[in-house]
Amino acid sequence: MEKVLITGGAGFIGSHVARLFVNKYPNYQIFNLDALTYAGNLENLKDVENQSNYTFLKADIRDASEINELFKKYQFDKVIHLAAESHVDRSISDPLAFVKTNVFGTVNLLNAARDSWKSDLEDKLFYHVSTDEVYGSLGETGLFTETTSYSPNSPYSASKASSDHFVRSYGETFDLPYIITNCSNNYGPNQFPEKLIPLFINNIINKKALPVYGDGKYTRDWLYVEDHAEAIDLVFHKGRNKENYNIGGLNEWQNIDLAYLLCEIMDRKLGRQSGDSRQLISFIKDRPGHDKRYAIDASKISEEMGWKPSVSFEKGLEKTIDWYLSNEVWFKNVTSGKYMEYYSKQYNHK
Ligand SMILES: Cc1cn([C@H]2C[C@H](O)[C@@H](COP(=O)(O)OP(=O)(O)O[C@H]3O[C@H](C)C(=O)[C@H](O)[C@H]3O)O2)c(=O)[nH]c1=O
Repeated sequence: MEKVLITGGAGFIGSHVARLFVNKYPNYQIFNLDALTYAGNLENLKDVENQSNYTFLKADIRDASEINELFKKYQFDKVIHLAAESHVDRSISDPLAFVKTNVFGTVNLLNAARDSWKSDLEDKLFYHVSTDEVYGSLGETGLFTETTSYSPNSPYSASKASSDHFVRSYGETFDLPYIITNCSNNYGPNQFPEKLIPLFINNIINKKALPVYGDGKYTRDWLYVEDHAEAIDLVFHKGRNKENYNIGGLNEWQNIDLAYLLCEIMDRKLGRQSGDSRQLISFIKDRPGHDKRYAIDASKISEEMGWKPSVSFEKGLEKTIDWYLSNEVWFKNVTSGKYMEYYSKQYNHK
């Protein structure tokens, strides 16, 4: 039975990947390794927690000896590495936290994989899930391709760029089999309400201000999280060793237009007057080093593996908003830290 380690499986993207793999591959043993920080919570995986091919390991990738022990104990064959600090604003106020998790943590995993696999690299894989932010910022036109040079602007993207470089360097230096994917902005159920879409949904529900940074004319390419999980599944099985693939939604929106759209849908869903929620929009001081535009050329993954997004933005937003509206308890418990406290006490692999 192939043993697949998913790091960060209790987080937003990680939980969608873990669920997909547990349900789709009963012949794999899926290990979800997560530190259960503020952004990761096991409520996200309630529906698969009792499946026989699923094991949860509470552990922190910053702790090298803990990670080495787990590799020795379980002899993982493949790794899908998603554990990361991911919020740009937090990286501005605490850059070191991002170095510790995203850089040190990734190197700890790489060392453990290299040592564990050194006698036989056959059928091994270190799959690193990364971001399009490593490429920096685009002007009005153009797309990021797999050969765009790295030019990160935030401490977050610098830490992810560094972790990508470390993964590549282990491929070159130790012949560690690896693949990297760089994805655009994700949205969907279970995203912590600090990111734009869930924050605005939460604030609209509670009639709180919607803070739009700067003039709101910054552009992001949005992808429904389950489309991302499916892309990861494809790349994991069909991607070529030592390659990187870009994943994106071909779905560019300026933040202010997205804010208007969210207000319109939410007014309808909440039975409010059209235009009510728009009044909550408040233009505030810009994010320092704010990247103007991200947009992805996903032709490599599309041509090699036939992947393309399957969920339209309209449908994805409807599904996302409906999920948040029927999971207000989840919202409350993640923002208050209640789940974090509860699950941290519950789980211990030792
Ligand atoms: C939270 C917030 C954001 N914004 C703006 C800032 C951005 O232009 C856009 C999206 O911001 P958000 O923080 O949701 O996401 P990005 O900074 O684009 O980064 C995200 O997408 C990439 C791919 C990752 O890799 C990151 O992990 C992920 O956080 O809305 C506002 O105007 N107001 C707000 O309150």
